[in-house]
Amino acid sequence: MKETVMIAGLGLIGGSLAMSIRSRGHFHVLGMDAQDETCRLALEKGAVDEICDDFISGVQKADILIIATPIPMTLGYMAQLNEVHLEKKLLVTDVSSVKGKVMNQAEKITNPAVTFIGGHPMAGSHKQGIQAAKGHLFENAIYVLTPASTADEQDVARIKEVLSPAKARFLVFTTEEHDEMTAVISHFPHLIASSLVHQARNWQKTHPFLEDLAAGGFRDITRIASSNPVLWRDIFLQNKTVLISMLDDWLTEMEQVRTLLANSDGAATENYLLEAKHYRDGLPARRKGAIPSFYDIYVDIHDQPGALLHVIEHLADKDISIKNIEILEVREGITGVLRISFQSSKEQKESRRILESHNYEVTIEQ
Ligand SMILES: NC(=O)c1ccc[n+]([C@@H]2O[C@H](COP(=O)([O-])OP(=O)(O)OC[C@H]3O[C@@H](n4cnc5c(N)ncnc54)[C@H](O)[C@@H]3O)[C@@H](O)[C@H]2O)c1
Ligand SMILES: O=C(O)C(=O)C[C@]1(C(=O)O)C=C[C@@H](O)C=C1
Repeated sequence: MKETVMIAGLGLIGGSLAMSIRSRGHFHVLGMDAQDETCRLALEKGAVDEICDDFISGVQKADILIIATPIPMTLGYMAQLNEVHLEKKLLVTDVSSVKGKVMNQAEKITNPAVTFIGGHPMAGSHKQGIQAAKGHLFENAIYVLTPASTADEQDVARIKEVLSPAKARFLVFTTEEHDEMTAVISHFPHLIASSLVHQARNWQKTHPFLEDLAAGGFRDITRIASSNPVLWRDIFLQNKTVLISMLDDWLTEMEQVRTLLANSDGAATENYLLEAKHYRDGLPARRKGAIPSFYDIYVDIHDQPGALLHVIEHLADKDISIKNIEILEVREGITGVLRISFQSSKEQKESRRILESHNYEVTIEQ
């Protein structure tokens, strides 16, 4: 008989994990969610085999529990694990973006049947809910594990095995390491993105054409400001100590940049930008995670009916398989830039050659 994985919270993250685990077929996937409509959709999409009536009755049937709810609810469910009588061992993980309070709560679990290993799949979206869930969401992404003090190496190996259909790359960190690093590469950038949008909104009052000028750069850097505000409120509050300290450092740095500009110090300004460029260019661009990417080409197309279709036809004619295609929101209504992603560098280069032979302007980012 198959073992049972229970997933509490079937939104973007829980739904995506459910889809990938169920597709492997090794486990019976039991789900629950506070929203009846989400449960209905999870069954309809084939993300789960079955919906359970409530948290406790589901947990009593489960061998593995994945808690994928907003962080305050995750803490509440973890507390309930002490009140439930379990007849078999239960390996528990979560998906929370901040680990401090979660791991604190994990150390308060006294139920001898329960072992807890914190989890954080480092991929997501600015969209939310089961509607946005995809079985391949975590492919090639980093998946951080933070084992509680009672978890041993075998437990870590087992949770990796259960989560392996997600095709992520696992890294084990302490809670502190996790919360500091995610503050730097995820939480603080989000805060800055939202602040840039506020700044534009204020200027809009006196510059009504401003929103028409909001092109590539602004849209790229602020995409994440369109994310779920409730989720990000929780993340900011859960990681506030690290974020406040980073804000202090950032304000000091901005003071220094302000001085460079006030003094018209061209050399130091260029150096500031150059150092940032070097570090940014050196980031591992072929991996998903902080900077998601396959092998991409950028194609300039004119905003005419059929323009997109022609590009796809040229590639399909030569049997090139496209992994993803996206129209970047730049210069809307004039020309469009297509980002086309491929699985391999060979397909990337071959596609450039084919499209250039049809007079398209094609760029590969180095
Ligand atoms: N969105 C991301 O990019 C991302 C990435 C990695 C991790 N996370 C973490 O994943 C968790 C879930 O975020 P999400 O993006 O999937 O959000 P989501 O809103 O898409 O999904 C959350 C789901 O939890 C359900 N829910 C809420 N309260 C519940 C309760 N008491 N019992 C059962 N279900 C309940 C909601 O109905 C919803 O379906 C958060 O803890 C977040 O920190 C998010
Ligand atoms: O791609 C996005 O939209 C995300 O915001 C994903 C992202 C990130 O910052 O990288 C956001 C929060 C999660 O905890 C993990 C991943």
